[in-house]
Amino acid sequence: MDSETLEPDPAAAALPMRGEFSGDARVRYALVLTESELTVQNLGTGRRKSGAVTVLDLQDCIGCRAYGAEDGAEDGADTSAGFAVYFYPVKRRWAGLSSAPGRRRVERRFRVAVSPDPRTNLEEAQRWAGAIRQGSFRRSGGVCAEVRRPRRFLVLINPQSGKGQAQALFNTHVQHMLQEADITYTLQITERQNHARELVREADLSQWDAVVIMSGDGLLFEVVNGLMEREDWEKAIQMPLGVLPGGSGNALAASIHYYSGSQSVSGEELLVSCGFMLCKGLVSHMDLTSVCMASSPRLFSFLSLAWGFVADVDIESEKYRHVGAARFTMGTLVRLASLRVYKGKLAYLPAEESQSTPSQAQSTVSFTDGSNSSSVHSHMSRNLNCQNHLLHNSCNSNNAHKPNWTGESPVTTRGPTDSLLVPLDQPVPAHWTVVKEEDFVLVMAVYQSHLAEDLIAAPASRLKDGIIHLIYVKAGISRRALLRLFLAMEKGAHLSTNCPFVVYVKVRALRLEPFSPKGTITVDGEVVEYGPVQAQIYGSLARIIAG
Ligand SMILES: Nc1ncnc2c1ncn2[C@@H]1O[C@H](COP(=O)(O)OP(=O)(O)OP(=O)(O)O)[C@@H](O)[C@H]1O
Repeated sequence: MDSETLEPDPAAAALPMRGEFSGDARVRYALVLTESELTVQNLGTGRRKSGAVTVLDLQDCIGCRAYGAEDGAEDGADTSAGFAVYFYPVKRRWAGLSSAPGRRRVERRFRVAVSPDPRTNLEEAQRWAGAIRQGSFRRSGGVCAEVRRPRRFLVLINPQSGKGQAQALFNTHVQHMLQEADITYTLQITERQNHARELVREADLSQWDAVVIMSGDGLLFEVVNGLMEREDWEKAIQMPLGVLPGGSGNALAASIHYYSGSQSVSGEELLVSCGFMLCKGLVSHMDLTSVCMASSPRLFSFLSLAWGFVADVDIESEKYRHVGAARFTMGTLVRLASLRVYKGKLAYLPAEESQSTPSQAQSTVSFTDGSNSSSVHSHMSRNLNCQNHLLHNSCNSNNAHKPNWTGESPVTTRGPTDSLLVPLDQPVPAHWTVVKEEDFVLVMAVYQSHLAEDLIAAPASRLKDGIIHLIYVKAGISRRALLRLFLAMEKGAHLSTNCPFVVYVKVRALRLEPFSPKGTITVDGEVVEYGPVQAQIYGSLARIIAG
């Protein structure tokens, strides 16, 4: 991993730095660089005085580049050098009567002419550029566990995601940001489903510092599972991941933006925000959930497991993909008109319960194939990740939708042993809670805040809280109340509406057994095998670039 940028830069040691430079139209500027800010005082042009002071926060800076004499200058005519600084502060942009906050690009250029020698000028420009970069790397706090600045990215773009504009959006909004942040990248446009999954499963990952997806959540789901299918999964899943919203849901991108404490944005504003976080390169841990079905290989999920109303809307609204994020609103209205009840059995291990019975319930990582044999639990043979246990009463033969994620590819499922789960054909452990109702409108288990750009399903969720936020709605709720619930969810207020049909519990593991022979279950928005399913969360198993 590249840690070059963490080494102290000797040039940055002597802060504050002060200097006088010229800018555009011969305006002179006095600069003061401290650990946290670049203060720019406009000195005017000599004839016209000015005293205007601008303070630029280095937290908003993604890069600084030194350069020699301007292109096109005649040999020897211009001995000056310069440096360009790139900031993305949050500003409001007025559109009609409303204003939307978002990060806006601000580029400042300063010319250095301290000597007739071009080399001396360039060295001075480099000294300033190095010091500004160093300042911009410093930890900005928040959710981030550590400061790193990946330099070489693998960027995967799904050209089919969202409205089919992911590649164009990358070119117009992200490419220049990566250049400004001095990040190089290998671009791979995916050609088909599972392309990204196979690529990361086979690739030599040491050539990159991060794997970034420009797509919806589906492509990241491929990447996470591709990494977990590797023999070296334990190391591979430590690869920092990055998300750039290019799909229609973009739930993880919206969650990461939300955790940064910034005001809610969508569309291109969200893309610039995520691009900014990517350039800052702050890496945090992220929970993953292991999902076991009756006959498909185990999957790893970073976002959600859904059944009932939400899963149906997600899949049925695929046909409105051309309208982007509005597809979920359209899907919700259509499904409300034909609201139905989903019958099944739900059981879970409450989060507090799992803490009080550590011997059985710790979600620590133990290894099925690694050298850490001492941590392989004695009950591993009984568990064996549950994925190989076929159920006699499995109802997966009659799927309403063809699952995208079945056992088609002959890969070995790897990863930690699911120590909280027992095989699907055995009853759940006695200390689990079995929900007495068996008629539901929806069941969703979410481990990040957002289900889509404008749906805050679990406002209390955090990247690495180690918690599955289980929300279910019991049958009997009226259409109107359900609509109110979804409208409240846009602000994350649905859990405080005191609706008697809504239940919210924090859990570490769960099992769902639908009774009906047909239906849809989604994991991270992808259709998986329909039938009994169970899941357990692993705190901080993956890593993600967040802000
Ligand atoms: N080149 C491709 N052609 C067709 N499908 C692809 C391609 N690349 C990836 N896929 C698949 O497309 C599906 C949808 O992708 P993705 O989730 O990224 O976009 P989306 O559905 O628009 O966004 P969201 O999941 O946020 O709603 C995923 O199942 C992914 O595996």
